Amino acid sequence: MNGQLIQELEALGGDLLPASLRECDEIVIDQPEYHARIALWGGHLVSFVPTGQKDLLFQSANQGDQTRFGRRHFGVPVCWPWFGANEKQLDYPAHGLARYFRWQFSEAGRFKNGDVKIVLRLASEDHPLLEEMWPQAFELRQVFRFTGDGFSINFSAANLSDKSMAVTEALHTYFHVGDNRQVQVQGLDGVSFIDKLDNGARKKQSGVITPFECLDSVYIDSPDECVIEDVSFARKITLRTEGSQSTVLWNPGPELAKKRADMEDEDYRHFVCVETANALNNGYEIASGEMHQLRLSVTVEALS
Ligand SMILES: O=P(O)(O)OC[C@H]1O[C@@H](O)[C@H](O)[C@@H](O)[C@@H]1O
Repeated sequence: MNGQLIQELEALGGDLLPASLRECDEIVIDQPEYHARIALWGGHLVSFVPTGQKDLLFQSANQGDQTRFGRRHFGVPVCWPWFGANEKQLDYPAHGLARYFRWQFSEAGRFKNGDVKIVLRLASEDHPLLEEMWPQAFELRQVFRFTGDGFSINFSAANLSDKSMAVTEALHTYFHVGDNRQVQVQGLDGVSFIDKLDNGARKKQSGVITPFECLDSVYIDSPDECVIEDVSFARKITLRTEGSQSTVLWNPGPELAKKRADMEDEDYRHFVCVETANALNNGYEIASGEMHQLRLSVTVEALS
């Protein structure tokens, strides 16, 4: 790891935890207002703890399977360049490739207003297996920004190949909640969704979503803002997005949670996935030489 980069990280109150997840380093940022961790494995935000609060992001105590395509993806895994199953290659892993490879730590610094900034990068040329599984050349970047009351992620994908690239994607955020039965999602009233647990039936949302249990729904052409109210942790989490046309709500519920090898049986009670996505009908193409950005900003406040 580049010494200059480590010095820049240390100047931000940061550190590198060597080989802490899947034999990859983790970046840790300690500030008076928050503590954040980013794993280079999958390039994902693992944890964001505003001082005096519970982590905003969920992690399981289960270590999961340690093979490359084994599961260990909580926090904010990146699903790219496909969301869900790969329709052409059924033996490929679900939710794309970005979450299964080591990303490069490329920048540590501050934005003009003083917020901490961390940049990671993943290019197809970094790993021969990536080039083999997705022959179109690409470069991904994630710019993380941290503040006392939340974080934002600017995920960008550049198509470096000479043909247009068909993409579906998600920032698959696992929000940590006290009890999923006491969670309500607002902001999707009147939006059409595909209910993956009902053979892909197309439905229309009426009112808020509660309780948040045993759900697998892709909201199509969804609005840029939604709110998670978590009564058990007495907090309200607001998501604002750009470049995202779908919102995916997922919670495995008790039966599926028991079957999964990457989580404890009771974990489903303590997370809700509200995903910033372009999925199913909202898939799109990135023209040759062009780039697409997906932005998520998350803020937390006390529930009054
Ligand atoms: O287990 P994975 O691959 O991380 O996916 C978890 C869930 O992610 C959701 O986004 C999908 O809609 C679900 O169908 C899927 O089960």
